[in-house]
Amino acid sequence: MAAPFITSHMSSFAVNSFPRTNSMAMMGFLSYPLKTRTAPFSLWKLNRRGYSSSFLSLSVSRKQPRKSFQVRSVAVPAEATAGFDEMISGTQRKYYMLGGKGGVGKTSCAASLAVKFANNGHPTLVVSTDPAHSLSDSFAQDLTGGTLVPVEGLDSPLFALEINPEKAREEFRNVSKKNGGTGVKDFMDGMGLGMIVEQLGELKLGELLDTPPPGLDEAIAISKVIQFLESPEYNMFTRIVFDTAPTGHTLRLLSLPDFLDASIGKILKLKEKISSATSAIKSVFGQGENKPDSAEKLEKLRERMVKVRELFRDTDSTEFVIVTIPTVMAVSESSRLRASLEKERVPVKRLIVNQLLPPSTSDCKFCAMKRKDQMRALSMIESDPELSNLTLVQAPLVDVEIRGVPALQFLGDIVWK
Ligand SMILES: Nc1ncnc2c1ncn2[C@@H]1O[C@H](COP(=O)(O)OP(=O)(O)OP(=O)(O)O)[C@@H](O)[C@H]1O
Repeated sequence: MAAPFITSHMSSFAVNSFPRTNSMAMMGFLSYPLKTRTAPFSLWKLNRRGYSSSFLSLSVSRKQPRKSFQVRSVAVPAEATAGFDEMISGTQRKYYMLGGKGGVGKTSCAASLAVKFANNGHPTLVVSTDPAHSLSDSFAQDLTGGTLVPVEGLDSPLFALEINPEKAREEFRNVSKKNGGTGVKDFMDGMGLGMIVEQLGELKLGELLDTPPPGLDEAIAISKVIQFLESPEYNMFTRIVFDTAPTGHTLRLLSLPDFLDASIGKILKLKEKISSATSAIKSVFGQGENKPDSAEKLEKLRERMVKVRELFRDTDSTEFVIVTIPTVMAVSESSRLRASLEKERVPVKRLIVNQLLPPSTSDCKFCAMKRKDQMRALSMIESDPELSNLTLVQAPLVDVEIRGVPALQFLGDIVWK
């Protein structure tokens, strides 16, 4: 029986007797022998979920009768839902990190996921590690301040936290100034990083923070992760969603525990060498016992870093969800991101392709071109060795601004199924 297709194309070409194919959208290239030009058209079939996933390419010649199309199957991104049932199963804590290129919709997807977790009974925390936060904008609520803030407009517990490196730096500087440097340790202790201060010893940290070293933002974000792991304040949360910074920043964050672990290892070795050399000297000069040194504390810091690193790599509790848009540039960056995450052994299962043009019966020229580009990007994903094995979740470009809890609920119901 003929399936009802919605056609959108540059010519008024109608296809009514195409064989029924399950929930697919199709993209074809209509060859015009007369003008030897290829005109794109898309055939979208609405299904119960709204629209599409797979597509085919049609070769149609004017000389051929309409019903004898050659249908060539090309890139067919596997239809998939996000598998939300699996995401909510279990009461043990799970961490979801959403990341990707700037502006692709990381915050919208992260916030909508957090809302959906909360609505499904999980006490949830959504955390932004992006120094250029947009969680406040997304929830239409002031979440700045670097502390846990309850999100309004939901019946279930959802809290948000924008990690505020600028504020942290400011506090750091003030404490440092007030206490002539001694309060710095208390501040860093509060973040679980007191050992770093001890190791930096006489360095003037206040001055150091005026020109913050690369990686400080990430160090602050890591210290928060340590708090999530250790502090009773965070015990209640069974889902923690991270809205991460654009790719480069996030990769530095994920590789920091390894880097610190290695650095601490080097410091410890050096300390060992120095202390055995000094104890040899002391024994020659007949001096007493070694003062207790900070090696033990350093070892503790190292253990914490190992814990954070293990957390980032734990397939049972952590998942990095890549968010992208259907453009060649964004897909290329997503592919590189996946490769880097693989190198860091961070689990990735899902790829969200956001802002796909919804089906339309009458594409304008601009939309037709845009749709063609998007289809090209989708087929790129399908043939990309880094991305093709991920669960592809399609999210349409919606015609409302995604701002505030009701809008996030709306997006969440489309994306997280
Ligand atoms: N599916 C969508 N349909 C319509 N608008 C969208 C969609 N997804 C995101 N947007 C809009 O795109 C803009 C950028 O989205 P968002 O802030 O979520 O991206 P981001 O990747 O977090 O950005 P940044 O890298 O700047 O933090 C916002 O105005 C958002 O409302």
